[in-house]
Amino acid sequence: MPPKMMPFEEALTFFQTCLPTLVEKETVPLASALGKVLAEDIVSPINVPPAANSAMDGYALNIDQASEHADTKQTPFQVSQRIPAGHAPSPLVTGTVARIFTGAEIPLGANAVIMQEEVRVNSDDTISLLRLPSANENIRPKGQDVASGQSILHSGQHLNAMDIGLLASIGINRVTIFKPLQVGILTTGDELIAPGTPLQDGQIYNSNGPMLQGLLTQSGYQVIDVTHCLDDKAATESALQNLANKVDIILSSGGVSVGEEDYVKDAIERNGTINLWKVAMKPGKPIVIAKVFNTPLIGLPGNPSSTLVTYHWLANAALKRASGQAIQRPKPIPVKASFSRNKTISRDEFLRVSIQNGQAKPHPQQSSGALLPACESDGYLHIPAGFEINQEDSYDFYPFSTF
Ligand SMILES: Nc1nc2c(c(=O)[nH]1)N[C@H]1C(S)=C(S)[C@@H](COP(=O)(O)OP(=O)(O)OC[C@H]3O[C@@H](n4cnc5c(N)ncnc54)[C@H](O)[C@@H]3O)O[C@H]1N2
Ligand code: MOO
Repeated sequence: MPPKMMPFEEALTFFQTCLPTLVEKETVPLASALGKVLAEDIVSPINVPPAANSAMDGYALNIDQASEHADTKQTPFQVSQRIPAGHAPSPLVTGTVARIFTGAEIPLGANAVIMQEEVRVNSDDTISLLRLPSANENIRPKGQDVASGQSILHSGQHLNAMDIGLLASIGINRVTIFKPLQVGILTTGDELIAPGTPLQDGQIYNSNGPMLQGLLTQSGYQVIDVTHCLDDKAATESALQNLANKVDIILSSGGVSVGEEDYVKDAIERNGTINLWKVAMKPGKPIVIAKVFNTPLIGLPGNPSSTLVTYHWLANAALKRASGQAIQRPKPIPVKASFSRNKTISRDEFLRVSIQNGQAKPHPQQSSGALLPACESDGYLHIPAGFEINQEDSYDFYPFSTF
């Protein structure tokens, strides 16, 4: 009797939790941390900015002192100091103003900055205010961006260029990250040849190998080896053993269904353990998570769209966990369906759809063997098992860019 398929949501939780972190931490210069997974929580040791500063080129003044004059427009104020950015100011001399530039520290005793466009410079180098600024106008307070003691970044998050800038702004030049997860890819099948070679009868090009390499690289993983092996018991075992010696985790495509030619599953059964096989999802039912030659393995089905969908939805979650990343389910966008279907199926379905006039329109070709439909679509419309599709009802849409 075939094994029961695990419901999709249960399988997702399993993939999110079944692996430990497989990578070590290291401390690297800030510039090398781009795209890596942060391995420490970051609490700012300083205020950013460290002191109140001017948002404009103009004049710093004390509005309480300035407003004592009946007509500020006519009152000349002495300019008692000049404060460029990067130079420490002296306390403001009572009754005067200070020439100040954008980013320069506000002198003690000043409580507003007036833009230079709003003053008149008199012939004796005094200035008159064309209007009285309000309290704290054009002053960027100390800690406006980041407060000392504030928690700003968390272990498990991918560092993007903004995060690198933020770390630099609090004075950090070295940061502890997880070393990139090292992945080995195994594609299987007698029918497959590498692109660049003429096709013989019965052959097709190996598209999953390059696609998986691309998906892994885009996610920041290090692809150490891409191996192809023929449908042969000994070749499959030796390819798996060879990869297991080199990498943190193996990602395979094909050979996990029920046929006599499905050698990956057999090799695992002889040299390891299968933790999960078969998930109630369409496409992508036969997917394996296992340990072989003491190395974790995720075995994706060979049909290219099944490979893509199972990578995005399940392998991705396990790889994130193994690489030290915090796991969040991709965020759905509710979108109305452009069509109805009163048939229900017993698997969660991931239709490749495009968004047209605000509605999700399924690609007419949903075969798991076809990849062009995914390239021509915007993302997935998730139809849970047992659901009909009613035109005008909203379903969860996940753009490909969220994976
Ligand atoms: N009797 C049954 N047959 C099948 C079942 C089943 O439950 N009972 N499940 C079907 C489903 S669903 C899928 S998905 C596939 C999965 O099969 P495998 O993972 O074992 O993959 P293969 O048989 O090796 O290949 C399937 C298909 O994909 C093509 N392929 C494989 N690798 C690549 C590659 N690297 N690049 C491009 N194309 C690839 C291969 O030529 C086959 O056409 O099993 C069904 N059968
Ligand atoms: O699950 Mo298979 O991926 O339907 O073709």
